[in-house]
This record gives sequence, C-alpha cells and structure tokens, in this order.
Amino acid sequence: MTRLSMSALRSLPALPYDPADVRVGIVHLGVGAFHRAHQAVYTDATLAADPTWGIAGFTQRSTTVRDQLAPQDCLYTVLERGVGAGPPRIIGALREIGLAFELVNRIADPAVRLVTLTVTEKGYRPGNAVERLVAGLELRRRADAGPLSVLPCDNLPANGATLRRIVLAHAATVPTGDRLVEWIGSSVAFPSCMVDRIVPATSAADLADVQRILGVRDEGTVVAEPFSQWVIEDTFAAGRPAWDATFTTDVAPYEAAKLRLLNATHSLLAYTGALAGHETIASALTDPVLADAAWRLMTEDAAPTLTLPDGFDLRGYQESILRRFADPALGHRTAQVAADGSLKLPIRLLGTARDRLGSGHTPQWTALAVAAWMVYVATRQPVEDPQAAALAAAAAGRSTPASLVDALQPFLGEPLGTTWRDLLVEQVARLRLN
Ligand SMILES: NC(=O)c1ccc[n+]([C@@H]2O[C@H](COP(=O)([O-])OP(=O)(O)OC[C@H]3O[C@@H](n4cnc5c(N)ncnc54)[C@H](O)[C@@H]3O)[C@@H](O)[C@H]2O)c1
Ligand SMILES: O=P(O)(O)OC[C@@H](O)[C@@H](O)[C@H](O)[C@H](O)CO
Repeated sequence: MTRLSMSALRSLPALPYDPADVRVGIVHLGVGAFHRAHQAVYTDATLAADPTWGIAGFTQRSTTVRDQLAPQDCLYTVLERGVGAGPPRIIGALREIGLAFELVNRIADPAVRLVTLTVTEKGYRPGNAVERLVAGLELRRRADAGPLSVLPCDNLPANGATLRRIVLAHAATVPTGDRLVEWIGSSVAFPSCMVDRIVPATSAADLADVQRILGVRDEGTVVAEPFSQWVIEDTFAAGRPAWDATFTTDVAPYEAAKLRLLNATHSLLAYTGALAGHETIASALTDPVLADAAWRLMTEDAAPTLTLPDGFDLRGYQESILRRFADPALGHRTAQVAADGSLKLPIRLLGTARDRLGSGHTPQWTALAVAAWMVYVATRQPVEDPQAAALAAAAAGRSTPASLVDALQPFLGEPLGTTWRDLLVEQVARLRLN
C-alpha cells in the first residue's frame, strides 16, 4: 500500500496550495494528536493566501511521531467522526518534524515569529519544555532575531500568563538572566487562548478507515469531532496567521466556561463512567444517572460561578457539550480522559468547589466528580498520573471513605475545609456502595 507523501498527493484530494512553497513561521512543541487536529488545521486554511506560516514541529517525549511523519513529508489526514463529519482532509501545514533538542536553534530563526505549545498540563512546570523554550529565547535575544509570540494551547486557565510566569522565573536563573528577563518583557508576547475540539487517541481502526477511503497508508492520522473552537487574546508581538478564530481582549470568561463546564463534566463522566464499567464517554452518557449528574454539575454547581461573555448562550452551550460527548462515533475512552487527574482536577473542578463553598452553597456534583477520582485511584491501580506511585502508596489500605479522602486530598492542593471534606466522604461512601 502506498504511503502518504508529496508524491502520493497527485492522486489525492488536492491541497489549495503547494506544500513545497510553504515557509516556516511557527515553531510548535508537542506534536500530539490535538495540535495536528486543531492549530495545524486552522493554519492550513491560511496558507493559500500567505505561505509564510508553515509549522516546524518538535516532539520531546519519544521519537514515535517523528518516525510516523518524517517518511510522509509531514503530511497527515484529519479524519472527522460523528454527526456532521466532513470528508478526510490532508493537512500540509506541518513542514518539518524534529526532536526537541533541535527546537532551541529554530526559535532563534528570524523567519520564526510564533512559538506554540501543546505539552499537556504536565508541561507547565519547571522542566524540559520550559528550559528549552528559555534557551531558545536566549539564543534569539543574542541573535537579535526580533520579537516573538509564545502561544500555549493547553487546557489551563490563563495559559499565556501562566507560561510567561514560569518562563520568566527560569530565565532569571540563567547566567545572563537580567538581560534575558528584560528582553522577554519588551519583545515576547504570551497571549492566552481557549482551545476546544475533542481529539481522541488514534486507533488501528482509524488508520484502516483512512486507508480504505483514500487508498494510502497514513501512520500520522488524527481523529476529531467536526466541532472546533479557538478563542485567542489578540496581543501578538510579531504578527500571526489569519486564523478563522475568535480574537478578543479577554479570554478568561471563555476559558472558565470551557474548563468548568466541558472539561469538568468530561472528568466526572470519565471517573464515574469507568467505575461503572463504561469504556467510552459516550457509553457513560447512556446511563441516565450519570447523564443527570453531568447536567447538574454544569447547571447547579459550575454555571453560577461563571461571568459569561456578552450574548453567551449558556443553555445552548451546556446542551451542545452533552450532545458532543454523546456521539458514539468518537470512541473517546474514559481511561484517556481520566489520566493525570492530580493535575486536571484542581483546574477543572476545585475552582467551582471553592466559589460555591465561599457563597454558602453545597457543590455536591463537583464533590461527586472528585470522589469518583478518589475511588478510581484506590481501585484502578496503576492509574496514569505523574504522581501515580505516590497516589498508590497513599491510597493503599484506606478502607474507610474518610481515610481515603484524607489520604488523597493533599494531592489536589490546599484542602477546602470541613464542609468540602464531609461532602467528599459522603460521595466516596455512596460510590463504594454501588
Ligand atoms: N485531545 C483533546 O481532545 C484536546 C482538546 C483540547 C486541548 N487539548 C490539550 O492538548 C494536550 C495534548 O493532547 P493530545 O491529544 O495532543 O495528547 P497526545 O498524547 O497526543 O500528545 C501529548 C503531547 O504532549 C507532550 N508531553 C507530554 N508530557 C509532557 C511534558 N511533561 N512536558 C512536555 N511535553 C509533554 C507529548 O510529547 C506529546 O507531544 C492536552 O493535554 C490538552 O491540554 C487536547
Ligand atoms: O486533553 P486533556 O488530557 O487535558 O483532557 C481530556 C479531555 O477532557 C479534553 O481533551 C477534551 O476532549 C478537550 O478539552 C475538548 O476540547
């Protein structure tokens, strides 16, 4: 079977531009499934009009994506699944693929005007990604290669400001720290953005479907729902592609709505669904008890904590979230959404809990989601989490709900007080009885 590549393009649905004409203007760190189905797709749509925003992608955890894409001239297919799915689309925006150590030099290239990242919640801590980014910024400063924007595209509140803070803290520790910090302050923008598109991990069945439909083998295929949204703070330092996104001065209301409604509900369904034996999010939603909990988490706990953008259709947004989750064609596994709970829960759920408790309310659906994570951690060893070993040790032998709650709460940050603890104990007890 022919492999997808530039030469195979002749027999495939045509791209509206010649990838050979595209020049690199964006460096991306973390070429996972989401980047390929989201930012690269938005960028792809701009290249016919302006071919200067091609992407050089770098991957740091393994060579797998590089080995999949390099033999295909970095071309890959986005396969939409679900209601309203369009035909498979070949994306040519990614023009180079490399390993992360090569990223540093590329950031200093004057043709590069934007660095984007999808490095999961785990990447926003001092570590390799931040160190490489800072080394690249220092090289760019020394080379006098001009201003730059750094746009993180992960599910974090205030992702731009958060990354800027971590980058500045690390920059201050390098030998030329004073000058670097000053240069970053004057020449590097860190816009925040809210990203939304459900992109499950690719399966062998997805590769087989692309092969059947397009007649080529594509090891880099990514699968996505038809829906896609990107809301971006328009504070770029050196231009940006003409993405078909929403540009705004304040991303925070969109981020909060997405994290507290969509992502929080996703986590609730992932843990309660997995505990009830559901393989996928869509399957979990077929259980009326879980569907009711998902709706009530959004409407009773999260929604009252939000300050929404003008004209925001809250009910329509909440309904569309459950409609998207319920689409069985996506096959988004509960285990995938359940990963890295110790990092995701504080972002998705604890803000709602804190706000509701602070206004004298009882966020019981939020507590159900956190309690379900606790029971999941206690019963589904080993869990996928950067703190997996410590979580396992803490949960071992906790035979009462109260002891489990007390053992696991510290992994989520500052405890929120006795009312919250009592709620968690009650919900853990309920889940264990089921
Ligand atoms: N998949 C989705 O539906 C979706 C939707 C919206 C946002 N996102 C965001 O994108 C992120 C990645 O999702 P994905 O589907 O591409 O996952 P993926 O597993 O396909 O890719 C994860 C990427 O993150 C990198 N990474 C992992 N741990 C890292 C670390 N500690 N430091 C630096 N890099 C690290 C990996 O090398 C890989 O490139 C999510 O965590 C989320 O923040 C995903
Ligand atoms: O990608 P993660 O691991 O941060 O979270 C899993 C899902 O909740 C998430 O990817 C959603 O599918 C996504 O945020 C929808 O836009």
